[in-house]
Amino acid sequence: MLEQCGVSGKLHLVDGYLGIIVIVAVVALLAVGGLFLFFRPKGKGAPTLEAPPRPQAPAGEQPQAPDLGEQQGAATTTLPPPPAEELVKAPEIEVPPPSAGRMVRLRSRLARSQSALGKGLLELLSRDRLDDEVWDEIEETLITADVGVAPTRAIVEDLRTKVKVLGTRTPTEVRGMLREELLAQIAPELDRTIKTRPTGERPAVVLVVGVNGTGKTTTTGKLARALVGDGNKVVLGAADTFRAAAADQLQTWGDRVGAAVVRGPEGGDPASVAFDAVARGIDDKVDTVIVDTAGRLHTKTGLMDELGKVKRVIEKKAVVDEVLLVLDATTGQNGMRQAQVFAEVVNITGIALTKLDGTAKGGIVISVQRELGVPVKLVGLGEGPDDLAPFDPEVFVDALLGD
Ligand SMILES: Nc1nc2c(ncn2[C@@H]2O[C@H](COP(=O)(O)OP(=O)(O)OP(=O)(O)O)[C@@H](O)[C@H]2O)c(=O)[nH]1
Repeated sequence: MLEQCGVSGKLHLVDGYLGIIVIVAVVALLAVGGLFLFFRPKGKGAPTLEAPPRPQAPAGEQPQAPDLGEQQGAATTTLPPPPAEELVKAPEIEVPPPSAGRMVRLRSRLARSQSALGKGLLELLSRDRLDDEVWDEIEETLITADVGVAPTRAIVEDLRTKVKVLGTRTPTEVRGMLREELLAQIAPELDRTIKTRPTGERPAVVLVVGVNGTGKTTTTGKLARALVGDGNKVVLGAADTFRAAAADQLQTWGDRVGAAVVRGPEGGDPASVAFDAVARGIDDKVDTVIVDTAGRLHTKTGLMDELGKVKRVIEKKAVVDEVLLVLDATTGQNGMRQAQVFAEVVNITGIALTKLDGTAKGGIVISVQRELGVPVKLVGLGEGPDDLAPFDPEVFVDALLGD
């Protein structure tokens, strides 16, 4: 019995050891498995909920507005829903499209200039015999399209020489010759960048000037949209204190894209509003301050002096980087006289040529640059909020000549 007890006692002891060995083995296996899972190399396509790191823009550069194609191709990641508060207070601020490539999109708006100027010249130059009568017609076509007398003479002279050299002309050669000539007259080498980037802590300041009804306020609003679309922060100055509606109009433009609008009392001092707008821009650390001024007749000396004062007062606070003269393309040679007087009072650095849509007088681009020695930087091609485009000479000439 005792012996039996001894044997069974030994058996229990062996069972006990076996049990411990099995437990140790299982624990060891689990530990090795855990270590393997922890240190296993991550595969290429390992799914992750982390957003990829944002590329850092080099110092001083603004991050580019994302390109739509890039957005469409991006992998979808489910983000946690925004807090309920944000959902309720969703801002009604529009995100305008970037400015690049706008002229290509709007080129069909040059249809009237295209048939009057481009196609007219192509047809005349393609004739078998180019006698004096045809050259007179070519001259007339250019003058009617507002190219201006001096540039017209230069173009006709150049074309006569080129035709002599060419002799018989194929349609492709005629087109090439005309394209080259028009482009040369538009001077594609001119610097057309609008200075809207801040310098250190100081925002760029753009002053918008011109006679009544040329489209100053509209152009100021459209430019602000384009800049916001390109990723900039903008403040608008409503220095047109004569017309309350102008400040309201600008306020609407600003509100749509989330740009602050600085305005003053009706009939107040426009220079003081301009000064306050620039001060606000500096405080808010924005990229650009655009100051809209009242429309003024170039013949009214008092008003022109006031414009000079607006610029001088801004200069107490910051540099005026850009003075844009807004010209209505449909006003022709009268617009040219206005431009000259404005240029004497404030140093114009660029021209915004509005209402180029629906006019046959596209040649004004050539004459206004020639007369003022200042490049056309922006063109207005419609009444829509995004119908303002950076001027691109090649796209312009190609639109005139057709494809
Ligand atoms: N078709 C067309 N119309 C334009 C363009 N730019 C401006 N306009 C229109 O021109 C009209 C006058 O524009 P405003 O911006 O009020 O002109 P303004 O120069 O500020 O006028 P004042 O404040 O009176 O001096 C408006 O009806 C605009 O919609 C353009 O590029 N094309």
